[in-house]
Amino acid sequence: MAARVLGRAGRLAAVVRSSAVRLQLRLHGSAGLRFGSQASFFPPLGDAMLPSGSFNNHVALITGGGTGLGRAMTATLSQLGAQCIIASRKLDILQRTAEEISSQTGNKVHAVQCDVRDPQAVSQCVDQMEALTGLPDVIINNAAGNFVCPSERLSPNAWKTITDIVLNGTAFVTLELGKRLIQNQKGASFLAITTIYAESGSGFVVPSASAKAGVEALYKSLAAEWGRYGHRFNIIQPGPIRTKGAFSRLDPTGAFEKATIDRIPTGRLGTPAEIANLAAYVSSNYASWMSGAVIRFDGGEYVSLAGEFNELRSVTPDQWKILEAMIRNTKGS
Ligand SMILES: CCCCCCCCC/C=C/C=C/C(=O)SCCNC(=O)CCNC(=O)[C@H](O)C(C)(C)COP(=O)(O)OP(=O)(O)OC[C@H]1O[C@@H](n2cnc3c(N)ncnc32)[C@H](O)[C@@H]1OP(=O)(O)O
Ligand SMILES: NC(=O)C1=CN([C@@H]2O[C@H](COP(=O)(O)OP(=O)(O)OC[C@H]3O[C@@H](n4cnc5c(N)ncnc54)[C@H](OP(=O)(O)O)[C@@H]3O)[C@@H](O)[C@H]2O)C=CC1
Repeated sequence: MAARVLGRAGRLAAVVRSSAVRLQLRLHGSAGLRFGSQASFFPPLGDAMLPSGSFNNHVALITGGGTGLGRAMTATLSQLGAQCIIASRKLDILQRTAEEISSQTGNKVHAVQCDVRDPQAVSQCVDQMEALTGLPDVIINNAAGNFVCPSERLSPNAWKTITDIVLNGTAFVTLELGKRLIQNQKGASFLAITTIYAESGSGFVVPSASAKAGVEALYKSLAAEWGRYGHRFNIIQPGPIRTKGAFSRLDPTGAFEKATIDRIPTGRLGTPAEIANLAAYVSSNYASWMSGAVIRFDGGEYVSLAGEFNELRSVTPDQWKILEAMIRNTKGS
């Protein structure tokens, strides 16, 4: 019996060796299992997850709240009872978003123009906020700038622009509000939206990777320092979620979208509503013991990119029979 199996394995191994060049196990080819179909196991839910009224009597500031993920977070917080302030450069877009969300939820959304790169503008934005709503209970640092670019093509101003928006902008908003909240002895939840490559680094988005890593260091440090003032600091690292702002600057032709989805174990992109639910939970009193947390929310993309052998997902069951036979057939080292 053993001899028969070994003989068969030997023949299979010979087949593999003789056609190695042609077959090459097609690790990157179309012969492997296609990814994407598993998305049906992981349907996104769109409804607000927390009980209605979870943010009654809460004020929330969301930077970059006029578009994309910031807009979705604003819509969810507003639906759950928060009075929201959205702040960014383009007042017309902010006002349109504010009106649309207010009319749907019945809760006031205020639009405040602010370029987070300018500390004076940030200070004036907080003045305006104090007059409109008082200091916030929830701060979401979501505003960002990014584009793909080989690093050797980056000008000093390109570097400065991204790092100013992402790292300095987050620091200016956080420090201005933190100081005023401390003075008023008011607690708050601070949340920063970073990326999975803040941890790993990534070529072609180096200013963004560097600045987001800085944001993570800032938030982890303040979680330790400002707990005594009633402040919590947490971080969400989203994986790919389609927004015009991100995809138009990171994959302008759409050429990389399929490969991106193929490497995500849950077989799909995330949705704005999903991250909005997570941001709402982290910012809510249900998460009052959560501080200093870094939450990766990426459908499994990070671990999928990290594991050296994960490409073996492309090996078919028939190919596994051959591989296993070859491995079992090996004698000695
Ligand atoms: C493989 C792809 C898969 C699909 C996607 C998967 C995504 C998963 C991970 C995603 C992470 C996402 C992270 C994000 O942060 S997305 C958020 C994106 N949103 C935005 O960027 C919105 C705001 N952006 C902007 O306003 C602009 O794009 C801006 C350039 C960031 C800022 O605008 P502004 O202040 O008006 O700056 P400019 O004056 O236009 O430019 C300043 C300097 O930067 C140079 N520059 C601008 N664009 C480029 C470019 N594309 N390449 C190189 N250099 C650029 C510009 O030339 C200026 O420099 P100077 O000429 O030396 O003065
Ligand atoms: N979508 C994705 O796949 C991922 C997104 N992220 C992160 O999620 C967050 C939201 O991104 P997303 O919604 O996709 O993209 P958007 O481009 O829609 O959002 C970015 C927002 O930042 C605002 N903004 C940019 N520059 C400034 C500035 N100088 N001052 C104030 N506001 C500014 C923009 O408004 P305005 O132009 O009016 O200033 C815009 O509303 C970002 O932090 C991004 O890094 C992270 C990983 C993946």
